[in-house]
Amino acid sequence: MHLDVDLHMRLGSFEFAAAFSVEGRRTGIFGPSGSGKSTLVNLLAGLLPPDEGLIRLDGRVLHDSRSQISLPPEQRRVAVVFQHAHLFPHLNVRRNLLYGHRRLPLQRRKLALADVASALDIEHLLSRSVAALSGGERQRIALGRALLAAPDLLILDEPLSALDHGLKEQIIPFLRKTLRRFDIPYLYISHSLSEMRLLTDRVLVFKNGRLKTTSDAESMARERLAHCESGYLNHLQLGASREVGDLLAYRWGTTELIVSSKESSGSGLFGLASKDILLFKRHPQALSARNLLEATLVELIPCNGNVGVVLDCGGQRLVAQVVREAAAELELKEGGKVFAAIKAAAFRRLL
Ligand SMILES: Nc1ncnc2c1ncn2[C@@H]1O[C@H](COP(=O)(O)OP(=O)(O)OP(=O)(O)O)[C@@H](O)[C@H]1O
Repeated sequence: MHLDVDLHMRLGSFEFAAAFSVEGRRTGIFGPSGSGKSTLVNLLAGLLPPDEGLIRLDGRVLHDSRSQISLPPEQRRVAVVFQHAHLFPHLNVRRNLLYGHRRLPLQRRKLALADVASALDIEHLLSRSVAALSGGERQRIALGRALLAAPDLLILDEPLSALDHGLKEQIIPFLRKTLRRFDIPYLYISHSLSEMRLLTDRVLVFKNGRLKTTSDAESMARERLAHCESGYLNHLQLGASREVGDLLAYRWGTTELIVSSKESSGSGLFGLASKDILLFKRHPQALSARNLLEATLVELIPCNGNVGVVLDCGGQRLVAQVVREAAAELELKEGGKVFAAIKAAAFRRLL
């Protein structure tokens, strides 16, 4: 996907002005409330006419003020999933899903209803009325409807922000799996850094209606170490597990990690907070933590009163965090060796 944008729009006292080009299939649009994220979505989808500007998607002009071209939303091949599902109340689930699909010329009907319904686990809902659905089900149907419309660009505008925390955790795996499987390029709009890390590669950061910077969610999470109480959440993709007494052992690079069996067995993405990693200068002789890793210190990230410590553990990266005084006592320096201790209970399954 290649998107060129050069837009100017005034809404009351708010001014949106951004010029950028993005390439790639998983792009995040990040920014605080009021930074202009939804304004950008509405401009791209053709729901709001800019005062002036250009939008080009894969070389196709969607809007060009100079040539007075402005394609209506239904001709843009841009589908949006909003925070609230906006399903058609008079149509059942199946007809909602097929709404855009049925309006496509035959050669553009790339996906089949059965495949999308199966990927989103909504097959059992097809003949239901949309009035009788939960919030998570409604969002999955909105996503299915957008995918079946076979857009050149899918925009996900804070699709999870109306859901409670438990539901978010359930729906993120669906989103990841489905977006990967159907491989439609997307813009993911959110002010959740954790969603950005799970769902995007590049991130455009907006502030006050302007593009402030382009980054990636991983770097942004590390930069947050300085400001965020909870520090940095390491993401560890772990493969098959085996039982070791009451615990689970996972292969991780050249080493093995012992994880509490409270977490279900099998492969998955696990979170490990930087502050849950204890560092030692020398091998501790007796230790209650189930994991002791020998690591090389790769980078020190100074933060407010703390130091972020990037470790290489047999080719795998981990970010730990210690207070500044401890960093001095441990004589931490780049290239040095340290031991990292982690309790089995510190790992939390994310996906
Ligand atoms: N029709 C309008 N008239 C006047 N001001 C508007 C209008 N629409 C949006 N705004 C203002 O434009 C600014 C950007 O709004 P926008 O909805 O794009 O922000 P956002 O980044 O999506 O925020 P959030 O994360 O809260 O959804 C806000 O200050 C908003 O109040």
